[in-house]
Amino acid sequence: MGNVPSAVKHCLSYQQLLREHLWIGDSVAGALDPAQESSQLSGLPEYVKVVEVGPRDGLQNEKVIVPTDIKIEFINQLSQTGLSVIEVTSFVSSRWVPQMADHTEVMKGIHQYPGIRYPVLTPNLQGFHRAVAAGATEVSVFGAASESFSKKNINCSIEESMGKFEEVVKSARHMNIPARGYVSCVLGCPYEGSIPPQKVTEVSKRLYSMGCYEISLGDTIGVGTPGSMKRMLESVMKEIPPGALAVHCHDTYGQALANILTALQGVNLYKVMEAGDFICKAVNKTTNSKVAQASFNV
Ligand SMILES: CC(C)(COP(=O)([O-])OP(=O)([O-])OC[C@H]1O[C@@H](n2cnc3c(N)ncnc32)[C@H](O)[C@@H]1OP(=O)([O-])[O-])[C@@H](O)C(=O)NCCC(=O)NCCSC(=O)C[C@@](C)(O)CC(=O)[O-]
Repeated sequence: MGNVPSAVKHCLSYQQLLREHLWIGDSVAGALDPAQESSQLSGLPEYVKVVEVGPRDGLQNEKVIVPTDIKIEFINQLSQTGLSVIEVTSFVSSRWVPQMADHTEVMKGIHQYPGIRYPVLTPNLQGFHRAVAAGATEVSVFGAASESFSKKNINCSIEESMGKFEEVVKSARHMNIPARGYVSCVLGCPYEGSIPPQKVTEVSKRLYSMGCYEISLGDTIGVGTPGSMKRMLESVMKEIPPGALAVHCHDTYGQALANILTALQGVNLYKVMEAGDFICKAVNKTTNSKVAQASFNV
């Protein structure tokens, strides 16, 4: 599985991934004939939406701040790859995340192609209003299933964050702006360790109930396994329809693809997967900056 990340660069089609990496299916050798292929694919969704998060989640972690014009060119090039959703930037505090300080310039500078959505992160009303003023037409709030992570990431408790998100989602609804909800640490937290699936379900349900059309479940530090992904999804799917769920898997320990496969098989209807850092690496080459991240989001 060691070369999977580079393989993924060329494989945004799940069928192609299965053909080229037989270990994903049951076969261990030889090409798949059509009958075998159809049985390999049974139980998997026919359609997978990729939410590209490289310009935001990838670049927010870069030690060297990528120049605004390169970000804009990166996003414009991503727009020509067939992606339908590209997360562009975050309207957060530049003191907390200096890499996203040029959010307004990036949002205003990109070419918004018809048929492609360009969501941005908005943690509170201040971020939301700035995002809308810059031309954003879709936003995401981002909470956590871990109390400690919530405090470290957005400087408030889970309960306090829900109040801020309610305000954002309510304002978004009045303006016909779709809002998406992230939940971080669904398979583990850097401060608290394991997180009970019930807590993930509780936070996800609150975001869904307040009007987020889709809940993205984030394995923020990549500690998930197919087993923990399955347990967590079983719990969340009792409260939220599978079609409203996404997974966001960091590949810190090489488990992202296996975890995504588990999610795809478990949901077996309609899934979303998120892609990021492997495309972000293409930008690093153009700026000659060092690739600092060991993980990537698929
Ligand atoms: C959430 C805040 C803003 C709260 O920040 P705070 O300091 O608690 O905010 P505050 O309300 O106390 O205000 C303090 C100052 O911040 C300003 N402020 C207040 N709000 C904003 C705003 N929206 N944009 C710009 N400035 C803002 C505000 O105007 C004020 O400025 P001052 O008067 O001192 O000059 C801060 O904690 C923050 O920016 N955190 C960064 C969070 C972040 O971007 N994290 C990374 C993304 S999450 C993620 O990566 C996980 C995900 C989504 O990928 C999924 C996964 O992998 O799990």
